[in-house]
Amino acid sequence: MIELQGLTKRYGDKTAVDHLTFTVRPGVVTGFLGPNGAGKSTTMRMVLGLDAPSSGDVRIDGRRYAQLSEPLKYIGALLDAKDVHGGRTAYNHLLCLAQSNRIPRHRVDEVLETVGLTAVAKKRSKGFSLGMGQRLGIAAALLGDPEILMFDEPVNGLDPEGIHWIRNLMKGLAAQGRTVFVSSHLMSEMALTAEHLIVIGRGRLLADTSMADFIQQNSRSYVRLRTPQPERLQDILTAAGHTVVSTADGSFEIQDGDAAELGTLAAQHQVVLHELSPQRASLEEAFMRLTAEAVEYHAGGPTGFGPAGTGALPQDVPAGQAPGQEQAPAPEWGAQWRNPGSRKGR
Ligand SMILES: Nc1ncnc2c1ncn2[C@@H]1O[C@H](COP(=O)(O)OP(=O)(O)OP(=O)(O)O)[C@@H](O)[C@H]1O
Repeated sequence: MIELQGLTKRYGDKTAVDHLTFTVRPGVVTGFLGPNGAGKSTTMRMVLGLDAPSSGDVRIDGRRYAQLSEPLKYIGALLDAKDVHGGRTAYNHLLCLAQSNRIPRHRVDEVLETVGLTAVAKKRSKGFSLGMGQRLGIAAALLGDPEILMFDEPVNGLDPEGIHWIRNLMKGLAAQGRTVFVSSHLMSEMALTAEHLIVIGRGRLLADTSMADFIQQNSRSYVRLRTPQPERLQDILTAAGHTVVSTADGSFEIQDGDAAELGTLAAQHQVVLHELSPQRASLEEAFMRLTAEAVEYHAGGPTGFGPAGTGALPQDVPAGQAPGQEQAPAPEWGAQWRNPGSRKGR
């Protein structure tokens, strides 16, 4: 379990992390979401004692990171995959880490196998691709067989196979009862992976919620209607008891009807429809709406989302991304952890 209490980090007059209080619990993947510059990496660095808080506190199973002897046995983290000595082989990189935490040498072979790097174990990591570097960083995080794992933007720059592998890795670790805390700036990615969400913006907590609740509250479904006879259609819909929302582009949004019923109603009254389409607001849109005030860097030009807080957002897209929809089986990694006898006592 990771517990933050009023955690704050200031750099001069810039407050990167602002009184964050939340708990990351075991047994689920907790997504840590926020736009660029929200303070995710700074928070994670404070969890690991790499940055000192300006105020507040963060505990790992009740203790500060500095109080953990052999910390890799309690918490493993991937913060920056490039943060390795490029001149060392993958094997030696892991061996150095293992020795500094009194982790037996055979774990190096095990984690290399787990992440699929056995064949390149004796190669210097400076020649590794981004994906191989991520895998090496994950191997380091897994080395001490820790109960708590933290990954900062682990899918950045990975190909689809690598992304799929990391998703399943995180879910599998959580299913074993571990605490898995993963940052991302993509809601769509978290919707496929996380069961719980912590959302921050400008260093502040914006949401601490289950993914199921977030989806229920934010996956707005409605039917979009477009007609050259708007007044007539509006009267018909209102007379039929529907609430009609007119949008800026001249279409109608009906939240309390289904497409077949609305199409039939229009046909019965001989109203021409140019569009009749079921819509679902995407989770990405809900996330952007939530963090709109807190986005530090906006895209310019016509495709930007407009000034913070205006709610001027890109067009809805079908969500279709709820958790549990990914059908692929978990890969055969980390089989040794599924055997309770192989877990170390703490
Ligand atoms: N060492 C530092 N000195 C000054 N400002 C910093 C420092 N580290 C981070 N910041 C600032 O703190 C804020 C939070 O940065 P942080 O990297 O934690 O955000 P993030 O959510 O991880 O962003 P991203 O998704 O872009 O990685 C940013 O405005 C950043 O510029």
